[in-house]
Amino acid sequence: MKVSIIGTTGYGGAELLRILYRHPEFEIQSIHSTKEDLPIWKEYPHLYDVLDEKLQSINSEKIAEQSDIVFLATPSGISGKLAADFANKDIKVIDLSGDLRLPPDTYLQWYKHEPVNEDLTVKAVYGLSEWYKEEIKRSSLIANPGCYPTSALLSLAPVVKENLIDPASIIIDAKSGVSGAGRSLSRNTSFSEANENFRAYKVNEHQHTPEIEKQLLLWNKEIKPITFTTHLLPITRGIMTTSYSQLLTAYTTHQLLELYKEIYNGHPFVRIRPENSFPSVKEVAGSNYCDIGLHADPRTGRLTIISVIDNLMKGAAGQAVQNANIMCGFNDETGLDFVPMYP
Ligand SMILES: NC(=O)C1=CN([C@@H]2O[C@H](COP(=O)(O)OP(=O)(O)OC[C@H]3O[C@@H](n4cnc5c(N)ncnc54)[C@H](OP(=O)(O)O)[C@@H]3O)[C@@H](O)[C@H]2O)C=CC1
Ligand SMILES: CC(=O)N[C@@H](CCC(=O)OP(=O)(O)O)C(=O)O
Repeated sequence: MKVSIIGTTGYGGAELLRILYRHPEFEIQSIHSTKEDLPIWKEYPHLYDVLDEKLQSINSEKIAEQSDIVFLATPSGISGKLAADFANKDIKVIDLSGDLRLPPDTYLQWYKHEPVNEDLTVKAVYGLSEWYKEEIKRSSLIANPGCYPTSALLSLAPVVKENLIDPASIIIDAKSGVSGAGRSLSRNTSFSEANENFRAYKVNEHQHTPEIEKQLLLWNKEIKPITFTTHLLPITRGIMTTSYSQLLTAYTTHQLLELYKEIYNGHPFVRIRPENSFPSVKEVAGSNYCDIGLHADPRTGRLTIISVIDNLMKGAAGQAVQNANIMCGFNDETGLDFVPMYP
């Protein structure tokens, strides 16, 4: 099957190239950004002598004629317009941005951009692969989840769905590497500001808050607003989310781990760690894994869940390709069976 990427010069686009270059079922048909006629290796010299493709201008008619799938690895505000352009064309669309994940009024409130037409957000399936597989299979338009929501939702889903925690007690403390902010220059992500530093940002204002709450509420209508704090880690890749919640019954760590293992059985990208093993970001780097470790504290009755992903893989390009696999009837793992890079 033929695939195109728009936003190829960004970090999400580059990660899509890395995966799709070796994918046994997908062939890269064309790559696009606002730059034209430039060999991709000039933007990314690590691709020298690997990929000769040149960047092309964005012509949705032509892309839809030539490709079966288009990945939109473009900023929010741009992606939505591109998704609208492709809406009535014969091509599957997977959008990595936040533009299709929220209802228009919520989007405007948190993203402060003009929302897309509601028809599009209603049509788009939320691409949290492990939880919406049947819907993804039937869809031609995917709202790929945000990086933080992927990590938070995969780790909270079992206890929220099974109603095991106080629905008003969820606190999510999240940390991301700098590549999460994309390739554009900004003061907070510059070397001198980020290196050997650790800061909280967008406190109580992060645009992924309503995305997480929306999904938690779909799973359990009693869920109350969450506290969600994001931090910038002085590393390149990786997200760790630590969630705290109050258990409704005195479940043991062992009982909860058994539940998680049962729920994620058959989902190879979610690895539930054994008792007393807590994942670190490096243990999933370069892979599509989400690793989860948890502990129920008998002293406080609180549950601590630690979840890690690579923001560019399970948090973006990896999950996007997993969704493309599902849409095309391939095994989830096709072209994604990377072992993490360690150390
Ligand atoms: N980085 C991450 O970890 C994650 C990112 N995402 C989302 O994925 C998307 C891509 O992120 P990321 O790769 O980090 O971002 P980057 O800033 O690294 O890349 C953005 C890309 O969009 C292109 N672009 C910018 N403006 C336009 C335009 N007007 N028309 C067409 N293309 C344009 C840029 O290309 P050029 O300048 O050459 O035109 C570039 O290729 C974003 O929506 C982001 O929120 C989601 C999950 C995780
Ligand atoms: C480290 C860092 O800055 N990360 C970005 C992730 C943005 C993102 O993924 O954008 P969407 O809203 O389109 O999903 C942030 O926190 O805003």
